[in-house]
Amino acid sequence: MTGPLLTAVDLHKSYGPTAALAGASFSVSPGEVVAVMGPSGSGKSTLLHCLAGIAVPDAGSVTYRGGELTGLSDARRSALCRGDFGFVFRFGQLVPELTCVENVALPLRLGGTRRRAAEAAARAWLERLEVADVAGKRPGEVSGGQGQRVAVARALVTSPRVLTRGRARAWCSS
Ligand SMILES: Nc1ncnc2c1ncn2[C@@H]1O[C@H](COP(=O)(O)OP(=O)(O)OP(=O)(O)O)[C@@H](O)[C@H]1O
Repeated sequence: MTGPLLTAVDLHKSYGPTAALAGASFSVSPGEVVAVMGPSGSGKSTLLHCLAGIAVPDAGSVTYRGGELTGLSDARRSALCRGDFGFVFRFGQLVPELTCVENVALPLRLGGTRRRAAEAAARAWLERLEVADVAGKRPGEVSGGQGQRVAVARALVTSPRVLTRGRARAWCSS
């Protein structure tokens, strides 16, 4: 694909009286790695949430692969977010009741993949990230760093086209 993969134009988003985004624009092309930097509270997470369809901006547009993201239904936007975007949150991202392998398999299971295939893919990612030994443990039983690796595995298991990470980095595969 030529040209930008993901583009945002003039985004506005407020939480009550707090303006988190006031005219933010962004663009990332296939293969490009982008770091969004700024002081604490300047709107980086809000921007990434709007780009990945997790939040809807009050105004402005987000275009992904030539299609307008902001006009999609909630269901369509979440399916796209689950399949095409990998998101590693900073806190509380793993489901505490599920084992690590079940957590990593979850996006595939939600997309309709059968348990055996989903868990095989999840185990392969846990191995690649060198945390295969925690596969059967629950998030409360692993270290902070192991939990982050499990979260990265979960963000990658669907082979997303866009990967974003807390503290705001975006990466696009070609
Ligand atoms: N759910 C919320 N309710 C109310 N205000 C919020 C909410 N989320 C964010 N804000 C406010 O919106 C502004 C932008 O927040 P955001 O989390 O996007 O910033 P950030 O740049 O990612 O911050 P940090 O680097 O500290 O994580 C801040 O003033 C924050 O207090």
